[in-house]
Amino acid sequence: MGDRPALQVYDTTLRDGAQQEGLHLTVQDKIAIARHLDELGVGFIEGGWPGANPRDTEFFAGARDLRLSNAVLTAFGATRKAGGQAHSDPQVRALLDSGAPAITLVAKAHTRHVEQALRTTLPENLAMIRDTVTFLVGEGRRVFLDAEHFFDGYELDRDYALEAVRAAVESGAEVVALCDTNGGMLPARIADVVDDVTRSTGAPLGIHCHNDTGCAVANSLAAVDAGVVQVQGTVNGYGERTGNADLLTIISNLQLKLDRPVVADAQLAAASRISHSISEITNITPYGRQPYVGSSAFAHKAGLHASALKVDPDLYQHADPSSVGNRMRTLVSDMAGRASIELRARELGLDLSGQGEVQSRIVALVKDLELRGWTFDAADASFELLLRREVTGEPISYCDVESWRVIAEARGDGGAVSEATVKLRAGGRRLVATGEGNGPVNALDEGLRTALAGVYPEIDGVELVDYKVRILDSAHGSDAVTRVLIEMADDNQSWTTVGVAANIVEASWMALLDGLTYGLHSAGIPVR
Ligand SMILES: CC(=O)SCCNC(=O)CCNC(=O)[C@H](O)C(C)(C)COP(=O)(O)OP(=O)(O)OC[C@H]1O[C@@H](n2cnc3c(N)ncnc32)[C@H](O)[C@@H]1OP(=O)(O)O
Ligand SMILES: CC(=O)C(=O)O
Repeated sequence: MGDRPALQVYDTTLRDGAQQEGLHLTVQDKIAIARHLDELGVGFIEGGWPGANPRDTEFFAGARDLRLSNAVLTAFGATRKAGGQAHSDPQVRALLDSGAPAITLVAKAHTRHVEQALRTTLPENLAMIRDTVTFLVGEGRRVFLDAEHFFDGYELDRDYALEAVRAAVESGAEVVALCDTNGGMLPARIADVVDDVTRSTGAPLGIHCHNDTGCAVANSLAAVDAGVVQVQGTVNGYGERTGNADLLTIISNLQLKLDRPVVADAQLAAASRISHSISEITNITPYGRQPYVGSSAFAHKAGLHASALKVDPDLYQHADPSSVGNRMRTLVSDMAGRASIELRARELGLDLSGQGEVQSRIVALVKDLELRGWTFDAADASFELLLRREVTGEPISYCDVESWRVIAEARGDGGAVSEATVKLRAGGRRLVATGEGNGPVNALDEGLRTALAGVYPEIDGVELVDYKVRILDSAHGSDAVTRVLIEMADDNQSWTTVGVAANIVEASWMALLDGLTYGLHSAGIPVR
């Protein structure tokens, strides 16, 4: 570690992350995300571009009341216009008026961009950098410079790219972040260029990478290795096109692999929760295979893996999941062995150690059912019901089903509705209920709930969240079958169940019944 400079972590989720297709943040969303980022312990939060749109201007006004514990709020904007003056440039004034203590200016370091996009001369672009940095520093702000298209510009005209860096630093910029704006770089070249720029200019450098080659995190780490003092990125890798470097992966790698701690251990342990909380705000489904914090990041499906994990989790895991607030999960499928069953059972609070016969029976049952279309790694709740039934010899059952029936009716107005009748016994009573819905599954769900609610009113707290159908090819000469996966949720959790049958409605019924059964069981409702 020696005399290495401290590494600044700079988050641009609220600015570059918000440039992602389909991502839209309100002012309140941005405030909520800023709080999460501060909790994560990043050094800088780039809040947006004040003056570019009313929302970002409003964000900075609202952010004055944000009591950040760790981070410095940063406003993003461009250098003054060509031919103008920094102090009278409305865009530069908006940066000052934002009240942000730090300002990041985007500037051109690429000759073609200067001449064709800015439509100005190479010396004027350098003057735009100098004037704007000098003015903002004179106004008491910390200034960073994002050198846009730096790496492409360096390949085209190295001397000019270096001049742009020098212009910024000599005028008082604290850090010049080299941007791989088009995201086309690979790690080895990033390292060479960072090394050359450092030696040639002596400037404190940062790195800002996009993921168009799938190398944004690797490129960022290569730059850190080559000596940058600031690393930029976004939570969950949000950003323009294929996204920015995922800051959560970068922080985890720095901390756990490279002995460069940049946040406190407790802050890193909040990473998974913060990633998911921010996904809730952005309304973008979390990416299960996201390194470190994804739900699959420490999920193990292969039986051989489970047999080693049972002895020591380190044998098949590169890091301790708890260090990033994640957890190990054992998946059960036709790739499972006895160890997988034992581990999954342990996760569910059942001790099957030393019960090889029970484990083998469950393995055989799972493999047989999966051959016939079931898929238990996608249907955690159906597996748990099967496991408990096999271990105790008794199924978990809240009712005895007498019969169910569904009819579909086309109406004169062109619409179609379904009606279901469900008959069952529960709590010593015979319950008969009907349900109406816009389709047979919806109607069955209504009928089953209404009937069960007569004895288990708690069922109202369980809702059907998602329904997926897949027609499976015929296997082993049998007819094609339908697999239905149903996701349900209550206030505390969500779970998935599976049903498989030749008839789509029957498959749906199986998954529905399992889903409601699991909901009651996991809420601790006793059989009445
Ligand atoms: C690489 C990046 O991601 S940088 C961040 C990019 N983010 C965004 O663009 C989102 C916010 N942007 C906006 O809301 C708008 O583009 C605004 C408000 C900034 C500007 O809007 P407009 O005034 O309508 O200009 P327009 O978007 O068409 O073009 C950008 C202008 O900035 C100029 N410009 C581009 N980069 C710079 C720079 N580094 N310094 C000074 N001016 C610049 C362009 O030459 C162009 O000037 P012109 O108006 O004289 O043609
Ligand atoms: C500044 C910036 O976002 C980029 O060059 O990618």
